[in-house]
Amino acid sequence: MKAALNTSTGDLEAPTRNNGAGDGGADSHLEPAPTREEAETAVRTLIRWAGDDPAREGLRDTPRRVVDAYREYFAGYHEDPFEVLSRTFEEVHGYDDLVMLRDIRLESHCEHHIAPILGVAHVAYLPRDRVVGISKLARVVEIFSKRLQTQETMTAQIAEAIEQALKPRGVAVLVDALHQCMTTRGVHKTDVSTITTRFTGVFKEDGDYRDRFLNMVHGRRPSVG
Ligand SMILES: Nc1nc2c(ncn2[C@@H]2O[C@H](COP(=O)(O)OP(=O)(O)OP(=O)(O)O)[C@@H](O)[C@H]2O)c(=O)[nH]1
Ligand SMILES: [Zn+2]
Repeated sequence: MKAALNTSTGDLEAPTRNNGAGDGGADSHLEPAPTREEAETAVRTLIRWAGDDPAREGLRDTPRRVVDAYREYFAGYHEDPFEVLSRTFEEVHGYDDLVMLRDIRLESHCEHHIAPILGVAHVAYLPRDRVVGISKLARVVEIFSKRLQTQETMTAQIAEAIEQALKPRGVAVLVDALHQCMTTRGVHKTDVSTITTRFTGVFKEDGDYRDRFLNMVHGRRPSVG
């Protein structure tokens, strides 16, 4: 769903329907969206919680910047993956093999600590008779990653959206990411990759397709740029 435009502030309102990770977008009972002023006040509270003075010069504009940054970090709540995947085309000269996007850079935030999750997604599908613009697959990754997430949910949502929208012969998604809630705090384990996968259709039923996907994930990169 698209965000509503607040005509008095020119600001995007948060969606009134939960488009979030937890329930895959089912209706829920979200409170009305806070105003920008309320959001900035919350940031001032967190600055005081950190032990600093939100009124000092260096921090005076920080609440505005943080609220703007949240718009970027969580832009995916205002985008609809099905709209993105709605434009497909047939004229690909009978091409009927895998289509794969490897190393789609992913920047998300974990729903437990609101700490960055940084990684890559590899997305493949086996078309039935129509294909989608390849950039749209990367946009779907973008939409689900720009929300409060767990890696498992995000992986499943990416695969399910492609599955439902394109009805292909199969979808494969592998996400490989670092969770800053595990590196900069808590257990402090650096360089730990978290890897999650979701396979549907032929990738789920046929080990050969799954192996081809995994071999392509680990295969050599092209030398052209
Ligand atoms: N399964 C899963 N867990 C995650 C993800 N992101 C963060 N977590 C974990 O969520 C858990 C939250 O655990 P809690 O014990 O409630 O929170 P905490 O006291 O901050 O935990 P620590 O991180 O161990 O300090 C932690 O184990 C995190 O590592 C994710 O994408 N998937
Ligand atoms: Zn976390």
